[in-house]
Amino acid sequence: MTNTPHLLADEVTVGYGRQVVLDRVTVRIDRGETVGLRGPSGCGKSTLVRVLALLHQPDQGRVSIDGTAVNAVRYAVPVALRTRVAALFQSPRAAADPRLSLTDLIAEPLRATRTPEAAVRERVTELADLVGLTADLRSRRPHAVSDGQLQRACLARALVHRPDYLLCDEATAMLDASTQAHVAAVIRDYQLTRQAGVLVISHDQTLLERWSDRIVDLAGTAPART
Ligand SMILES: Nc1ncnc2c1ncn2[C@@H]1O[C@H](COP(=O)(O)OP(=O)(O)OP(=O)(O)O)[C@@H](O)[C@H]1O
Repeated sequence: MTNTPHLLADEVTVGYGRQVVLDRVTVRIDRGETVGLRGPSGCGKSTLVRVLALLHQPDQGRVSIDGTAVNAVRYAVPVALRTRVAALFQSPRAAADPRLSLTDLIAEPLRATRTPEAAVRERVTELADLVGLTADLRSRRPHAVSDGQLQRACLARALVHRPDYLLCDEATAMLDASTQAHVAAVIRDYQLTRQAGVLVISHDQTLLERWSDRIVDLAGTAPART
């Protein structure tokens, strides 16, 4: 498995003020596999997701994608690298800009990378269909849709650049059982089609075991020092 393309957090250390949250943590996600991440509340799971999603620069250690180290100045990661990894978080309300329609929410990352508008429309329609958002729902803003519908838009947005790695941080925790199953099925299909590596965080042990090829325990890897 050593030569399999992978996303790697290598000896990563992150602190907030004087609190060390991750202390030389190493986690590897191979293309095509699903890694479950578990650990008690506050042990740094979401922090690790932000590091792997290239949203938070670690104090020490590094992230690499398929062997390419992310060495960005002030963490302005080049688009070609940044779009290889996407994350889906627990609360779509916190993640979604309330001013945008669901269509624009899904389209935004494409427009940010100057994708021609015709290609943007085509990709948004394809993804909205994939996650089951009707034309009526797509035209609405976040306040006018349910959490499940908004999370499906966030999933479409996460997939818009065809990432090789998808990080799901309690992504189905606040969804009802049928929406949860729908979101999980879309992620699974995407993973199989793309041979994507997936990281799953969940406090639901049954769900974690069902989804994961292997589970990494973060508990105890980071002795919190204050
Ligand atoms: N931006 C921040 N500034 C200061 N402290 C933070 C920040 N983000 C997280 N923390 C702290 O870092 C620790 C780890 O938080 P994190 O959200 O990564 O843990 P977690 O394992 O995902 O928790 P949970 O399972 O409850 O979601 C917590 O003590 C949290 O309060």
